[in-house]
Amino acid sequence: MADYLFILNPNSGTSLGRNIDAVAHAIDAEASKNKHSAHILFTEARGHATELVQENLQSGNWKAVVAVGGDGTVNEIARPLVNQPTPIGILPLGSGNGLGRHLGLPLTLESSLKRLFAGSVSTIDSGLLNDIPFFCTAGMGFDAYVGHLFSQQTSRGLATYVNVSFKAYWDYQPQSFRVNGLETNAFSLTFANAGQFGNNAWVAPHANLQDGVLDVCTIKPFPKWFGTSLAYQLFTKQLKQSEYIAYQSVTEVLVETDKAPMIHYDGEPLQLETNVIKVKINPQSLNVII
Ligand SMILES: Nc1ncnc2c1ncn2[C@@H]1O[C@H](COP(=O)(O)OP(=O)(O)OP(=O)(O)O)[C@@H](O)[C@H]1O
Repeated sequence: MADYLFILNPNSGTSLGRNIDAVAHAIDAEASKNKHSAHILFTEARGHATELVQENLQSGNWKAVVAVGGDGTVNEIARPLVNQPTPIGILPLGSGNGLGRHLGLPLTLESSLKRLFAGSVSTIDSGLLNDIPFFCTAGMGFDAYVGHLFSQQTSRGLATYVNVSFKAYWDYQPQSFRVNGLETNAFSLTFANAGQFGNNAWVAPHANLQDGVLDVCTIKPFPKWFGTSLAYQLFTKQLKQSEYIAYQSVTEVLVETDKAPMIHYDGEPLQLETNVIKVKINPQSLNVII
């Protein structure tokens, strides 16, 4: 009986899909080197990873369920593991890998496998946007818009992200939100459990996965010509110094919008059907191997 369950998303990142046999072989080899065995399953569509966890969680005494892919895959696999003893392991082989990067996990297959079998279990917070769990970041505004455009592309990876973000930037207009009743005009509104969106875009460099709070990051409207400076601050962990950012630590926040907004959870876009959004922390709710 295998003792690690691996779930691989062939659609994650730029090369996973082309190399699934080699990846599966490397997983098996590293598991047996560590006197473990691996059961490897492959996702077939959006949402399938959650079903695979639900179908297999009780049938094995798994040491971990391991997400092989990006933040979207981590999200789908982590959902059924919330408030359960079984930890999630992460081989961050997606495009942005925000949670894996925040946790300091290696980003190559070989190194992340070694780290997995040598790692220890830590318990982190997760977030809830209405009833949608998230583990890295969720948000509205520009990041949700980019997530939506990214999901429509035929290619993934950093280059596609940069391309999509750059094109989206020029015609995007800030939106108005009521945050805990306060009228707020914002370029984006992010709820950060971890500190970055992925690709080292550090929206909340101070965010801590174990502090029992979410950081609400409001990027205020700014002149278009200032975008390059803001991007530089984002990627160098210096956004906190900007006059265009405001942070608030919360356990819960209520956001209202004029019409139901597009949101993202861990980079996955979703058009909501309500304009009332309650975001809250679920403290110490997910075991993770780091
Ligand atoms: N077999 C599949 N075919 C198509 N899409 C899939 C399949 N399995 C999962 N998906 C979807 O692929 C999407 C992308 O997955 P994921 O987020 O892991 O990769 P990524 O976007 O490249 O990485 P990141 O989120 O870190 O930027 C998710 O929406 C997921 O539900």
